[in-house]
Amino acid sequence: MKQVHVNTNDHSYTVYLDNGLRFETGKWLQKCLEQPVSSILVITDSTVGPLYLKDVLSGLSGFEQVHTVTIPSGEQSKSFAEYERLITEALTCGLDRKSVIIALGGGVVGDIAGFVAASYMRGIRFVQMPTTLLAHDSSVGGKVAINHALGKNMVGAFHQPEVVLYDTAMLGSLSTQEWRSGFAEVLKHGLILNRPFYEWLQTSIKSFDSIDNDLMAELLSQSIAIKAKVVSEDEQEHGVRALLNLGHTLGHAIESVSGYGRITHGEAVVIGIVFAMRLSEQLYDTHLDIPSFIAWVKSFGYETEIPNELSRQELLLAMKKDKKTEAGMIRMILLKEIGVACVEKVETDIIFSLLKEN
Ligand SMILES: NC(=O)c1ccc[n+]([C@@H]2O[C@H](COP(=O)([O-])OP(=O)(O)OC[C@H]3O[C@@H](n4cnc5c(N)ncnc54)[C@H](O)[C@@H]3O)[C@@H](O)[C@H]2O)c1
Ligand SMILES: O=C(O)C(=O)C[C@@H](O)[C@H](O)[C@H](O)COP(=O)(O)O
Ligand SMILES: [Zn+2]
Repeated sequence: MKQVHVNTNDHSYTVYLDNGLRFETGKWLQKCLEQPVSSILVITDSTVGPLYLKDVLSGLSGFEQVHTVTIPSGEQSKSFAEYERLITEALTCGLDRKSVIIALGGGVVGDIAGFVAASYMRGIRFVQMPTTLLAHDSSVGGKVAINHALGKNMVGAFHQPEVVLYDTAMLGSLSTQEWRSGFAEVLKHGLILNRPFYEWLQTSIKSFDSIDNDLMAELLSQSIAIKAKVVSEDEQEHGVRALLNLGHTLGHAIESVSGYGRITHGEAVVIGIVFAMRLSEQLYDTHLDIPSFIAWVKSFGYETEIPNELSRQELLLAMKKDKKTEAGMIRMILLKEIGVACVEKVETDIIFSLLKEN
């Protein structure tokens, strides 16, 4: 079993990674939760539920009050309507301040279930049980949110989980598209802060099919360790945490302008990373070897250019609404070199010109 610790001002917790953890969910709750648990609400989605909910419930047989609720799978569920439905469900089930919410799913379930936990009765405990590769990122760090038509993750909170139980065996049922989406956040972690990890990925990961158990455990623990270190230093994004947003200023704009769920989060982020690399080369005296990055990511099936049909004007407006924007100035995450990222205020004209060229 691999473990990564996260230490925030709010509290410290551990990410446990192993095959088969879902069958022992109750044991891990007993071990990791300090206060007694009055009841549990497991929130999952319509794809993950039929695959894994039964196993998780078998592991929770020691708890008397266990409720479940399922949301439709996909990005569209990070909505006000689903949020209200989940709050109603929590009230109907009689959840109180000693209750615990379990988020069993990918980043969508983790983000909305976490936001329900953050806001229900002004905040109750929750546990992340990630089921996608992408969720190695989303389950750690406490950013929880839902989307607004005008912008991604616009309504949310910082609310840390009590523990992250990552049963890596569940990754076995992911589609290639979901591997691709998740791998974007893995390579992002290397690009911003850890060149050796990035180079290790380039030499070790030739295709998603070729990732065996050991390689997966190594990849996940290293990538989570990068995220955990950043979050431990800067829980609420006053400084270094913003670097985790590489590729997201444009990526989020692509997701909202194209309509949530049409392009996966990670696929949009990779297009955003290529854009940020081009901007970095334009603004700094740096050579990032963008053609070889593009060739590498294309070998996994990523698109690297902004879809033609997306209006550049609409993308620019969406980028301006990004949470990093200050006094109307877009703040981009750029690369000084591989493994060295920074935050830069960039003139709107420069961004718009590059959007029109690409
Ligand atoms: N909070 C954060 O720090 C953070 C970080 C990164 C991304 N995110 C958010 O995460 C979301 C994307 O997460 P995601 O990529 O996990 O998407 P997702 O939760 O929609 O999962 C992707 C698809 O895979 C299915 N699925 C999940 N687990 C499966 C499994 N084990 N086997 C088969 N199918 C499975 C889901 O039902 C869904 O259809 C976005 O909303 C993004 O904004 C949040
Ligand atoms: O944890 C963070 O901080 C991140 O930026 C991680 C991102 O991968 C993630 O997509 C996050 O939800 C983006 O946050 P936002 O504040 O830009 O909405
Ligand atoms: Zn992301």
